[in-house]
Amino acid sequence: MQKIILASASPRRIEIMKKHGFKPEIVPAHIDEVLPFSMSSEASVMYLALKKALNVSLRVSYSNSILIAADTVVIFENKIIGKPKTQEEAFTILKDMRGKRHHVITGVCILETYNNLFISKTCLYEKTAVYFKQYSDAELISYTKTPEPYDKAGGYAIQGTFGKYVDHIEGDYNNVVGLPWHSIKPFLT
Ligand SMILES: Cc1cn([C@H]2C[C@H](O)[C@@H](COP(=O)(O)OP(=O)(O)OP(=O)(O)O)O2)c(=O)[nH]c1=O
Repeated sequence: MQKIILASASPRRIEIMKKHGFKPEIVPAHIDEVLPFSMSSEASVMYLALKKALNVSLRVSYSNSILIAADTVVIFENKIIGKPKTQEEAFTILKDMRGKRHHVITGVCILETYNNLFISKTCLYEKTAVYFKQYSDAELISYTKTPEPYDKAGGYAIQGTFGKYVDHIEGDYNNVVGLPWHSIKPFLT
């Protein structure tokens, strides 16, 4: 059985792997999430996932292993929405997205060892449409006072208390949480 290495500090990605019966070794990547030039959102999440994967591949040495890295962004009205840094920023993002559709795109890169070297197995992305309900400014003020929005792309967690404001989604739920399980599962054996 191949060893699985998850190049991530995201508790959500770790949880998704565990709930599907995998016990990965966790080795967080240390990269700056800066793009070298302007590129599409789909290319940017795969680029950053590859950057995370390569960063970790230089720090682990195993034969017979698979290394997974991912990057998630929210796209709203053709703009990339990152992680909010302030309460004001989180409030503005979620107020703008109220009652509307946005997309969550997660890029994944999977490397595997060949003669003790990591080579690329696949890079892919998955896109999920998320439709928000209406919610009041007062509800947003109280939500943005909690820690939940601040380490999440788009400033919310579908799996957290903000889940009640999600009307419906089109696509893979786990993709929104940070790992498109249906797409990556075939590459893990
Ligand atoms: C939209 C959304 C995002 N997120 C999270 C998934 C990702 O962890 C995070 C996006 O940030 P990322 O930069 O993709 O990942 P990360 O910094 O958390 O972890 P690492 O780089 O070490 O793998 O937002 C949710 O948990 N729920 C949601 O509903």
